[in-house]
Amino acid sequence: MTETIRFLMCSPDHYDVDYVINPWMEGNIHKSSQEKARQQWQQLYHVLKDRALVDLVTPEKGWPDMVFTANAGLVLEKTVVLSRFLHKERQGEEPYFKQWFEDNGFTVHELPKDLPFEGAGDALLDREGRWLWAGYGFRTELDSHPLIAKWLDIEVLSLRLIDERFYHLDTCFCPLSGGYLLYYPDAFDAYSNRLIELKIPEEKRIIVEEADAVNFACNAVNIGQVIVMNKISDDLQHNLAAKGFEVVQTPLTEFLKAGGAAKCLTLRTTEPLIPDHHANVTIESRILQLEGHLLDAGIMNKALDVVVGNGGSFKVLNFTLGIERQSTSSAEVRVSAPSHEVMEEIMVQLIDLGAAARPQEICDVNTAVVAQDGVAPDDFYVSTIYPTEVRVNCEWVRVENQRMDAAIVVTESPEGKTAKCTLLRDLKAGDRVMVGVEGIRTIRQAESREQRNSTQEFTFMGAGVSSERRVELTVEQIAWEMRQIRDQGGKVVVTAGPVVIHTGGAQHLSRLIRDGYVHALLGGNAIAVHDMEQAIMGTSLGVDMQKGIPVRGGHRHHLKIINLIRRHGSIAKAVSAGVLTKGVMYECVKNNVPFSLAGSIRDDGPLPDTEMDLIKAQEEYSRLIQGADMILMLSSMLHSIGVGNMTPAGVKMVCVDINPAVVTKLSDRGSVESVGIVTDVGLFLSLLTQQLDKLTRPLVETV
Ligand SMILES: NC(=O)c1ccc[n+]([C@@H]2O[C@H](COP(=O)([O-])OP(=O)(O)OC[C@H]3O[C@@H](n4cnc5c(N)ncnc54)[C@H](O)[C@@H]3O)[C@@H](O)[C@H]2O)c1
Ligand SMILES: NC(=[NH2+])NCCC[C@H](N)C(=O)O
Repeated sequence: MTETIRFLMCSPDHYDVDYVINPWMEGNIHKSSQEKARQQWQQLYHVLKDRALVDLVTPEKGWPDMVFTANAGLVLEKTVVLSRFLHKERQGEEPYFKQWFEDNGFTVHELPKDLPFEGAGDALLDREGRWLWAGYGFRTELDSHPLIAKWLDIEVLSLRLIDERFYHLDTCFCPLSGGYLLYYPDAFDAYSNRLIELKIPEEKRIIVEEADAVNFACNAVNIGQVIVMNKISDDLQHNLAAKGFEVVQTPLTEFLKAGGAAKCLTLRTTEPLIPDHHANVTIESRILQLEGHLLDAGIMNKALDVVVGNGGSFKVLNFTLGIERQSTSSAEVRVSAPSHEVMEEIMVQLIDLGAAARPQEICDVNTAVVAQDGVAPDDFYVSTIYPTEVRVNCEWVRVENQRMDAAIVVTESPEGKTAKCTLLRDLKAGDRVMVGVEGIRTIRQAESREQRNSTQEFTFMGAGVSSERRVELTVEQIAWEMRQIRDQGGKVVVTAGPVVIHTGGAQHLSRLIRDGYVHALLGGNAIAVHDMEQAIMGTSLGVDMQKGIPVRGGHRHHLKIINLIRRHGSIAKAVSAGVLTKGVMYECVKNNVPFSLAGSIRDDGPLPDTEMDLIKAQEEYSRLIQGADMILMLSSMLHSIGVGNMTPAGVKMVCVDINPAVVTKLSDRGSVESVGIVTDVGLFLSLLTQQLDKLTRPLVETV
């Protein structure tokens, strides 16, 4: 018997499955046999008594899970952090365990009332005493870890549990002597698995398969080279034997019905401590502010989901609810994350939802100086489409040239402070670029309930389940807005692919240009080539547009057209020469609508107007979309995505494509202004011109 090792157990006098607080208890209410449970517990008790000292705490009536003493608290030398149970079903155990610890000379620390921590069920010491592994995700809150680190003066490594069957750390993780670790990796998120792999060398990691894990193989008691557990496979037994461990199996089926086994039924009260240990915890916390229609726009839900979904934890410190329909709410939330890396990931997503640190806490943004032209510092902040402000010298400064995927360059001079979205290639050595996520906020437009409802309608259509009538309704609305934009001197930009021409849309798009609804056209080589092929030869990609059948030798038509335009030097010159007399490109030239054709690797020719220098083409696109009120994206994934990347939030984007995935990708920008329509682009354009005709028709027709 090893005198120095002691365990605390609690006899199962009042044990039963009385309620359901974990998945194992489901369907097992009152299904465990009292008699069998007693026998199994006694057998475990004797196995342990042969190898260590076992103390007993008096079982209390009405607290059936008290038998699981692992959840009494976490002990290190003579200090205990008492459990704060998450579920009320177990909270009544706390005073009894507290009494026992005090009676036995332990110093007891108690966590705040609303900070759950379930003791040694969720906190396991490395068997060499080097650090504490602490679980969170189901029963224990991440925010309890820093307090535990402080009280026990030990390094805490936080692990996030993600499989509810393994709701306590000790159900899937068991540190063993000699630096070994028995564990079930799938119970943890990727970050935690990385942390485990960083700390435990591969030859010391003993991976448990699911079949053993669900038999609670990891819920084992380790005393020196002995491991006491419920029941395991021969493979795992051989594996453990090969590492020098003796496995003692003792049946615990009746306790499995409540979600526990050997380890849960014991609490080691003599935990070793290495002499020069120190509190160390990588958990970071920040206080953030959120404002807007937090409840009815679902922002609060989304924000809290972002925190938890990425492995963080939160506490809502303040919430002021906007009482009127149009008034906004505000909240202050403390966010915690197990590491700086996870915090940054959470912050980037929260910033997109409009969250910001309390201004009084930040005076300056974090910037780093660009060392090499065209290369940003490593952790530069990547901009989004949303209007953004950065804190420079205690003041919020609005970022100019808002677009996604850029760096933010900050300047301060006697003339004032500026912040500007700048593409990587435009960065100059010496520029000050925003790094990290401190002092950045995005301004999310406070959507009204009406706007949100209409977005949902569009999204519904975007999902490809829309009826014809629904498409018509959307087109009606788009026509109405185009009409308004035109009348108010606004700007509509169209991006279009060659499918517009193949589907018979050329005549309609030509009409829109002629009637002043389009103020810039963006596309590639193909739309122009096929439009002019149709205008001059009556075919699009060799298909007769009247009869819908391929024309003999038609596949050469587009090359003849490219050749013809090349001979004239440009599309405009071909128009002047009277060679091109109709179609989309003709209307652009005639109506002074600027167009930009961006080259691609697929291009034949290309046309003299096609810009094959991609950087120049991007600049041209970006110039043409400046000041746009609406962008109509018509069946070109390549050009539409390119344009989407440079467009800030606030510009209405209408994406029309036959493929729902393309529509979703383009219209799912998290902003109200995007509309996705899954339909044939030719049909869409035809409906759109019909609608515009209706809107311009005199109210009373003359007979
Ligand atoms: N001969 C040429 O020079 C030539 C020919 C073809 C393409 N290209 C170039 O290749 C690049 C990519 O071309 P792209 O924009 O055509 O291709 P893309 O794949 O980027 O986009 C085509 C889109 O049209 C959608 N679509 C197909 N049928 C549709 C319909 N009936 N209604 C609505 N949407 C429909 C598709 O789902 C797809 O998203 C462009 O730069 C283009 O100029 C050049
Ligand atoms: N350390 C443990 N895993 N204990 C098991 C506790 C089982 C108990 N029914 C609960 O859900 O709380």
